[in-house]
Amino acid sequence: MAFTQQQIVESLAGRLIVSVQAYPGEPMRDPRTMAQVAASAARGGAAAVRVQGIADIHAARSAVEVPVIGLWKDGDTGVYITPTYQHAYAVALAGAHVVALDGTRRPRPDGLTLAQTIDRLHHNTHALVMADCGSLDDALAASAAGADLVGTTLAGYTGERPKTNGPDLELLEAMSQADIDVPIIAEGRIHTPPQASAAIAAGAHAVVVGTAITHPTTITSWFVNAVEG
Ligand SMILES: CC(=O)N[C@H](C=O)[C@@H](O)[C@H](O)[C@H](O)COP(=O)(O)O
Repeated sequence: MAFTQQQIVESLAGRLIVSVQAYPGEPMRDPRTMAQVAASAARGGAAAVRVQGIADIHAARSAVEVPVIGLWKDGDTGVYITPTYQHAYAVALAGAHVVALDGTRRPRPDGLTLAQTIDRLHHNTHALVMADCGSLDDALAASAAGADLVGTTLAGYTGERPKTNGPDLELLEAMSQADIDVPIIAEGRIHTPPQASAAIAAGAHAVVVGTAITHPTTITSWFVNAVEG
């Protein structure tokens, strides 16, 4: 499905996005499985899906009619979410309507600035850019660098913010009161419907939920801990 950039942003207003990811070595790490989970989320009312890896992005594009936010994780420390321009370009070529990438102020492995990365993507593709941020300063810098959306994805994972139990609502409120003129996406540790609605109340344009909907291993462990103590 083709969308204009404006249609994508408007379609996300006040809506839920579901992140569909399986980690290396996990039983569900298979593009067909991920596409089926993405389609199930779309049936449940997800306004968009967020999908990791080139093969999963391809598979999700043909499985759902909602916008696909794509990313490519390379490693799991430092700058690992779509870390370079080449990763970002490949994500866009795979069909992602929105390219999610590391939107922190940390140096990028290819030596480009965030602004250069975003400029090149905008010049060479039609994709929107979602900057995954870890702090208010990241979000301010990312919106100034040309990001189309800024997310709280990396709050609690870069050392600038505490790893809150649940979403970092304080950061979300600070971002929505700051001079950021692009939509703010709440993402990270949103585990319950009340937390999702609290994120909207704190100023989020849309809310991303991953683990609590699509990661059965973690969800099972929550129940195991409750039952077994
Ligand atoms: C920090 C990082 O690498 N976050 C990743 C970004 O794509 C994913 O592992 C998360 O599952 C996603 O952000 C959704 O968050 P949660 O699973 O907490 O609902």
